[in-house]
Amino acid sequence: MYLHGTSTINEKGHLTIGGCDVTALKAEFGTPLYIVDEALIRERARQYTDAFKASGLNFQVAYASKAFCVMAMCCIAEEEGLSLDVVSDGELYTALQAGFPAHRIHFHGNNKTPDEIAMALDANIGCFVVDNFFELHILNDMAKERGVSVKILLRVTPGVEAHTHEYISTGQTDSKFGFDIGNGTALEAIKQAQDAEGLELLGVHSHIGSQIFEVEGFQMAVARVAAFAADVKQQFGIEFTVVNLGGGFGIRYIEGDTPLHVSEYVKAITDAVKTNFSAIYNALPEIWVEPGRSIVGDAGTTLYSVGSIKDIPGVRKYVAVDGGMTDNPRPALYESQYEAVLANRAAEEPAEVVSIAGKCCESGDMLIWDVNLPRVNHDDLLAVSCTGAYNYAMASNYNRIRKPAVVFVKDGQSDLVVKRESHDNIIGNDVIPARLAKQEVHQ
Ligand SMILES: Cc1ncc(COP(=O)(O)O)c(C=O)c1O
Ligand SMILES: N[C@@H](CCCC[NH3+])C(=O)O
Repeated sequence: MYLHGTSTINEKGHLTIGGCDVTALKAEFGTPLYIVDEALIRERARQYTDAFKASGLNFQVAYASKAFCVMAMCCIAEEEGLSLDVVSDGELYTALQAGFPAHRIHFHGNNKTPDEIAMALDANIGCFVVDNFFELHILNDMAKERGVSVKILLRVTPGVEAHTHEYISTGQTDSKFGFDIGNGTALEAIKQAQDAEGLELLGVHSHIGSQIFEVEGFQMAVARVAAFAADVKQQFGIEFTVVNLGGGFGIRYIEGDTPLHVSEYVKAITDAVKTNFSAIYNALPEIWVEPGRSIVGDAGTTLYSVGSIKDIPGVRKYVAVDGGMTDNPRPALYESQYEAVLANRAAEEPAEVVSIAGKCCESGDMLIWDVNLPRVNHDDLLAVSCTGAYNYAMASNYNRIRKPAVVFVKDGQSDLVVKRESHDNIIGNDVIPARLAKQEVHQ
């Protein structure tokens, strides 16, 4: 069994995380439950900042909050000195309500609405990552109306296809994101940004995909961006002060996944920046990155209770848990694979191969196909690891299933950071028009 972060097995054979016995967490908070190893998040954040400090370059590490955006997480990002990347008014609102400093917030997205832009301008956020001409124009108009100058990066697509799932790779030419370098669109965007009175162009942004295990894609992206920077300098006489190389650094979900240490990704990027940009610039640009998954992914564990078990002799044994695709849609969306342990008998040897089913009315609601576990019984606890990124963030209420609670654990202490949804939360926004209302509903 793979134990990482602060996870251990105690003398009772129970899985513990952050010094907390998960059976006690189940008793206090119920299941399904997202358990977050706070120390591991902080360690990952520091791995980034330490690696950048070692590079000698000026930098910002912006946590990509889309991976897991709740107020307590914004507080941790703030305490660790990270900046924050948001992609919607909801993420922006969460960050601002958590007291995250607005000047360290970067606003992303390929279709920011005028309302979202207005909200971000009102909050005086640090930077917009402009994705397309429509946004460039409305942002400029809105900035001029307010008499302000807005700092921007232009998102460019460098033409790099990272080796990852098609739906999570973004740096190639055929992408809904950004201005293409290859076909001249990015150069045109620079021209328009330079002419825009309400905008202050800091530089460019490139993001090549997610869950990437090699450095070559990042090195290639740096080289393409640098070649583009050289063209920009030649044509417009400007040097970027900021180059943002996005996120996408991979993590270990299952045996056989081979991510690099955070410091290796950072070193590859900063070395490539030094090599490519020292040839064209007098001063090296400030380097920003936007890790999401690699900050929170392996810090998350989802705890489930086992319910029904269906054995089809000679075919398969289905073990159903009290959650599923509503709290973790990634297996259904990307065929993502996960590991699991029987958390209340974590020291026992595996005795059978079972498949873990969710409780939704969908045959595709399977969390894990074929996992080796001790003999599983009703009411056992199953812990699925590495669910910190894009799980709570992508959770849904399909089948009107309530979203689980989230608890941070550290040094034997457990703190509820998101309450389990109530039945009233589920119907909270429903309205019965008067013509449909039964008399008694109004009484
Ligand atoms: C622009 C941008 N930045 C950062 C991220 C974070 O990626 P990851 O969670 O893989 O680090 C993403 C998601 O892929 C993204 O689209
Ligand atoms: N949501 C995806 C990653 C998308 C990253 C955002 N651009 C995942 O779960 O892996």
